[in-house]
Amino acid sequence: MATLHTLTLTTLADSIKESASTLQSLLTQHQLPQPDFSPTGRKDWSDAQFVPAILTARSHLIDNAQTLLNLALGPTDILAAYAGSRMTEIEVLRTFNSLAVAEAVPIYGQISVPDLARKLGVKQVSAFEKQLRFAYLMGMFRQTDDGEVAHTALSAAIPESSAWIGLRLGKIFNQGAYEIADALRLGPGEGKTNIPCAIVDPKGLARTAYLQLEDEPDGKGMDRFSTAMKDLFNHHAGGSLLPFVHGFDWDSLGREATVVDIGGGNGHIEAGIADQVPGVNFVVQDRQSNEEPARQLIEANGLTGRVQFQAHDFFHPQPNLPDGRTPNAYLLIRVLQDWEDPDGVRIIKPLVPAMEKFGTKLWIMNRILPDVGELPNHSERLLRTLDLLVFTLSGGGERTAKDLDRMLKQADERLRITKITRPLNSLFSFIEIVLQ
Ligand SMILES: C[S@@+](CC[C@H](N)C(=O)[O-])C[C@H]1O[C@@H](n2cnc3c(N)ncnc32)[C@H](O)[C@@H]1O
Repeated sequence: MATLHTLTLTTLADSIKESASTLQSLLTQHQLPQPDFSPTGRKDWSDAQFVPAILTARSHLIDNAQTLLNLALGPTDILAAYAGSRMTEIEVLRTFNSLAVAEAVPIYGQISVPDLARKLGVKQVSAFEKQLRFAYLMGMFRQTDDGEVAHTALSAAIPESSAWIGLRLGKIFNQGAYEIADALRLGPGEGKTNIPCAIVDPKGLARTAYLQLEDEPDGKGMDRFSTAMKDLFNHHAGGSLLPFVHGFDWDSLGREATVVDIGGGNGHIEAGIADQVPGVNFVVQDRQSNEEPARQLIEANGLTGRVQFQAHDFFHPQPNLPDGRTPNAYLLIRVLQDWEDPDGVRIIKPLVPAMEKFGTKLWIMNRILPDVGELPNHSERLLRTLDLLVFTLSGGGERTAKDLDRMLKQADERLRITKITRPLNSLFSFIEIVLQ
């Protein structure tokens, strides 16, 4: 029988000490701030994205610290946390995000609990205070010496992730979770009704979570979704859009190039990178429900001359682009994971005519499932979290590079992946495809 090798507590502690020392001295050497819990402390590691040694030491530190923690806790306490305190942590975060507590606490000062409750319109003050006490235990907000509420690094970071927290912890994204076991038992091949979220579609129409979002009573479900996609991008790209700018060879497109972002949502990526890729114009294509949010975002960023929205269903042939432009590159950013292969093929096929006629490039940005041991445990967990979530929401899932290649070939035998890169602190891979 194969034995399971467990490192001793002190071996793990020694590794942790070693990675922590390396990390600390590398940060000093590169004149980067040390991590700390103050509200204005480091939020992410985007400032270290071009120093691989820092990111590697940090990964070792996280994975070994987690292993040590698991040993110290033991299975009973770990399970007690999954079915106990961790659920409460999620509930407190969801509640505080809905109440916008982080926005109401001054970043440099403090506020009394009754004043905070008043500001938030909270009438059950003692119940609210109990939630706060739990949040303090999470390192989210802190109680000052005189009993008031102040920010920590964790609570101060909430507003920048608020849209994603709201969506991910909200009803539409969670109701399917109760149906995963049934969906797995049902198996594939029984239509869309075997998708966890579709099983519980309140209208009984077996729609994916994305389509259910369009039903939100205030009509802003898709807008919230696109804003949440921006937060999620930051989570998975190490805190900035830089990996995206460096991920593709924008210069190769030439001057005044036109890039068509298919399924581009409200154009938040263009709003974030337009300054860094001068000379590139964008057409953002997505469902009609994204038109108004996109218009507002493009205008607010002063990009009306460079970014245009075009309502388009990506299962249909590509329409003529505005102003008779020809596409230099098609982008598919976080789109294909939502669809099973036959649908993915239907998305890619309409791109082939322009690739044939104009030499249009196809650039895909997606999470790619790694081989065993390719990523640190904590990164692979984050990546596979999305893989499983996508199955619950739409029946899709992430692919390995091989899976993607196979699907591309199903769309057209001549499609060939020429390059796949993944920046060190990014969960996204950047994939360039040509038609041979
Ligand atoms: C996971 S989101 C990714 C959005 C954006 N590319 C990003 O990375 O933030 C998938 C996008 O596909 C769009 N979409 C879904 N079905 C579509 C369809 N039939 N035609 C066009 N866009 C569609 C959704 O509206 C959504 O904006």
